[in-house]
Amino acid sequence: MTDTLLRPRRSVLYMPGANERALEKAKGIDADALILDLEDAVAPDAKPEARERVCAAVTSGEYGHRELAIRVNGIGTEWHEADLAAAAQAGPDAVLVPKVNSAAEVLQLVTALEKAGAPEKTALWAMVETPVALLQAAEIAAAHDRLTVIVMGTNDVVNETYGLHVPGRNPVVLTSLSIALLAARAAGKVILDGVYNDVKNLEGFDAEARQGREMGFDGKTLIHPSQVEPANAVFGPSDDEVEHAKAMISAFEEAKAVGQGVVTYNGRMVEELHVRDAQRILALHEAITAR
Ligand SMILES: CC(C)(COP(=O)(O)OP(=O)(O)OC[C@H]1O[C@@H](n2cnc3c(N)ncnc32)[C@H](O)[C@@H]1OP(=O)(O)O)[C@@H](O)C(=O)NCCC(=O)NCCSC(=O)C[C@H](O)C(=O)O
Ligand SMILES: [Mg+2]
Repeated sequence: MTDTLLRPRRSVLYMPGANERALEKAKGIDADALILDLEDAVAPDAKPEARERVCAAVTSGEYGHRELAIRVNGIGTEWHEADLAAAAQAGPDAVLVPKVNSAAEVLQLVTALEKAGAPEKTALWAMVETPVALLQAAEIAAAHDRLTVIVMGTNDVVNETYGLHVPGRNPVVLTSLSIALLAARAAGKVILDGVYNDVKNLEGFDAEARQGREMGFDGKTLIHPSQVEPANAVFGPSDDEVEHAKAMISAFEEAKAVGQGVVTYNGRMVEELHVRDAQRILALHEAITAR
């Protein structure tokens, strides 16, 4: 597995690029990654100032282990080109582009990042959040190696499909999440679940985060500091999971040594593929511990 895939992204916190207090506060929040937003969370008049603010935040070097992404305004908006140029110069870990609608747009964005002088370490992250994008998710995810992370935008999915936000998420949202997840996995990319809007409802947040983990998401995008710790707990392997993975690998290795390709551990069948998943869990645990 590559370093990019293994980097912990259990908790990925958005913050409005115009909000100096939030940018300052984020230096002490235990999120794996921060998305400094220039899109939805920033009013049109505040965008130029927010752009300067987030670029200064990125170049400050004051965010420690946290992976930093700048979310620029989408292709075709009046701010997109200036955002992309400034972000490329600041050189965050990633530039996140909302509402990416085709593989051709991914290639266009990669070219634009190169032309703007983005350092090699700056990856492209793309939001899949429109019906047209979801229907081409596989092509988008596989379009270029510089695209490493797919980010779900479930507010836009609900908006564009005229659906409703309901506990457990409506079937169209679940279908969208499934399609994007399959596309990301087919292309070997990381995928992050969408945000949970009801900031005061931590029980609801926990249920939605667990649903995302069960589906296979690598982590969840967040909008409030109170969501960080629960996301880290849900998406990080627990001590029990780590012990279970180690014991399962040992049981399988013992069986293999005497020529068996399958064994039962704790009453359940274990084959090579289960061992690979256990190794992935241990590698994620090590990456979290090493931070
Ligand atoms: C949702 C909020 C507007 C709530 O704000 P507020 O009521 O002010 O929160 P609190 O008073 O509880 O804040 C407590 C302290 O925490 C700091 N804070 C709050 N949010 C953040 C944050 N995101 N990052 C860092 N710090 C944060 C406050 O400054 C307070 O600090 P202190 O002064 O020391 O007490 C607000 O949380 C918020 O703006 N959240 C982010 C909103 C956002 O970025 N939205 C855009 C991304 S979501 C999206 O677009 C999804 C996608 O595209 C889709 O389609 O789904
Ligand atoms: Mg959106």
